[in-house]
Amino acid sequence: MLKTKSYAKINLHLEVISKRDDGFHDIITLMSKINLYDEIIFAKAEDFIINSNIDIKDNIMKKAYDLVKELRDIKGLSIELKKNIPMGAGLAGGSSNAYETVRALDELYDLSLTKEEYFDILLKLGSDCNFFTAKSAAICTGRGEKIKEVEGLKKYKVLLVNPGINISSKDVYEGMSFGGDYLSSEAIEDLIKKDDFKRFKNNMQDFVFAKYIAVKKLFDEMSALGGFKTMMSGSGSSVFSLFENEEELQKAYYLMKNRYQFVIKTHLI
Ligand SMILES: C[C@@](CO)(OP(=O)(O)O)[C@H](O)COP(=O)(O)OP(=O)(O)OC[C@H]1O[C@@H](n2ccc(N)nc2=O)[C@H](O)[C@@H]1O
Ligand SMILES: Nc1ncnc2c1ncn2[C@@H]1O[C@H](COP(=O)(O)OP(=O)(O)O)[C@@H](O)[C@H]1O
Repeated sequence: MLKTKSYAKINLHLEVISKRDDGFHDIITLMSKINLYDEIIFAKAEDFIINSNIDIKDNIMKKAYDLVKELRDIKGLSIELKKNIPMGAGLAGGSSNAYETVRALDELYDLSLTKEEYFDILLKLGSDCNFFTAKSAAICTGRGEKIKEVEGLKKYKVLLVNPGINISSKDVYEGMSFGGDYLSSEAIEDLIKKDDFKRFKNNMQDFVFAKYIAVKKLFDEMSALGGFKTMMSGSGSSVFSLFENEEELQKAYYLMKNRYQFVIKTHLI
């Protein structure tokens, strides 16, 4: 049996650069895990069985299991999943669950999957999945699968709010505009060293704010709460603010708690 925490991520910076021939987009993003996680218990079993506190159609964990089974001779897997991460929320809960499934199978069945095998399986599962092999934060390029771990990012406090809107990443990639200058990986590393978040941005925001007024409203409300940086995570719909001061975070938390259902105080990992 294996009990794991499947962490969520937020994008502290995200720029879509260009559309590729394979239909995906080249991006550059700085992602960090946050202390919000789904709780999962994995165990070897005769068949594949999944019990979840929320009904999930086409659970990506089954796809992860199938991909490992194509590679190695394994029996079944039982999964008890307690979802705490909102879905379609820009927090990559699905990608994180998929990574944990591959890791659990590797451990439970003693598969000794190579780095390359992990990479290939995770890329088939989604562009964001390989990020979860990182300890805490990474600059991700390509489709998002090429990761460079970064250190020295302060473990800021985070106020995270989800307005309960499920946004498809595909729709955002397809509808948004992009092009022009973007921060290089070196520039991002330099800004992290200087602890300077001013130039970090998410260029998906304009499109999402125009299409989902409720997300724009949430962003405006959060921007007025005293955090030193407010951004939408990924393709939305979650919005977060970063804080240094516990009292200010607490005040902001109570204000938002009265207005939205999913409001949490957390921190960067
Ligand atoms: C936008 C981001 C930013 O971190 O996060 P979320 O908002 O989903 O959390 C990610 O790029 C989401 O990555 P992920 O959710 O793994 O995407 P995938 O499953 O690989 O792809 C879903 C769809 O998004 C589009 N897509 C995704 C990644 C990418 N670099 N270019 C794309 O064009 C494609 O249309 C693809 O069919
Ligand atoms: N285990 C899972 N957890 C979350 N979502 C899942 C899972 N399996 C399949 N999905 C599907 O993937 C979609 C995107 O998932 P998620 O990673 O939570 O969002 P996002 O890509 O916005 O970060 C969900 O809307 C859901 O339909």
